[in-house]
Amino acid sequence: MSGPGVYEQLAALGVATVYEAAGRRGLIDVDLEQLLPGTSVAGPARIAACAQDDNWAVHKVMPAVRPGEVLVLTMPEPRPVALVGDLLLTQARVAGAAGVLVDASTRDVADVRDLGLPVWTRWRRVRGAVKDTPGEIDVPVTVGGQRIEPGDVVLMDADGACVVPAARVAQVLEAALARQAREAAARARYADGEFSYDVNGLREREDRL
Ligand SMILES: O=C([O-])CC(=O)C(=O)O
Ligand SMILES: [Mg+2]
Repeated sequence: MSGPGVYEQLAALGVATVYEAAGRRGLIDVDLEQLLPGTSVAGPARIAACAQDDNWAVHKVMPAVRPGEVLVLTMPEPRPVALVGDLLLTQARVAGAAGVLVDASTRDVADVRDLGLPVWTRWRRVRGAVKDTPGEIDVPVTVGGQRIEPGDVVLMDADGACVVPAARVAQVLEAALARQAREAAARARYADGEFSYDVNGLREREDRL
C-alpha cells in the first residue's frame, strides 16, 4: 500500500483533531513552547526519565533513538533546568528523531533552531543540569498529567501535545480522518456565509428553551 504512513497522517491531522477523535483523551496538559513554528510531528515515544535536575539519562538515551521517534524527556518535578541544548540535540537530530518533547528547560535555542529539529519545551532557561544519577530510559512517565509509555504515539504541533496509546492508534486514526472530513464539510459551509449557530442547531435549541 502506498500513501502517507500512519505517523505522517496523524501529524497532518493535528493535536486538536486527534485528541477529539480519541474521545478527548491523551491531552498532555501543560504549556509548551514550540521552538520551530510551523512544524508538526508524530512518532513512537522514546523516553528518558531523568533524576531530578539531572540529564545523565538524556546522554544515555541518545544511542537508543531510532529514526522517526519522538524523544520524551522528563524528571520527577519538572523545573526550568536545561536537560538539553544544542550538543545533545545534535545527537537526536543525527539519530533521526522526528521531534523532542522537553518537560523541563532547553538552552542554546538559536543553535537548536539552526539544527532544524522540531523541539517543544516547557521552559527556555540556561540553568545547567547535573550528571550525578543515571535515571532510567524506556520506562513509562507522566507528562502534563498524562501517562506515556514507550512506543505510544506522541503528537505535537502549534496547539501543544497529545499521546495515543500504541494499541489505539488504528482506531483513533480512523476516527480522526472521519472528523477531519466532517470539519471540511462544515468549513466549506462557513466559508459560504452560513453560521455554526444555525448549522449546529443552537438557534433552534435556544428558541425552544
Ligand atoms: O550539556 C548540557 O547539559 C546541555 C547543553 O547545553 C547541550 O546539550 O548543549
Ligand atoms: Mg550547550
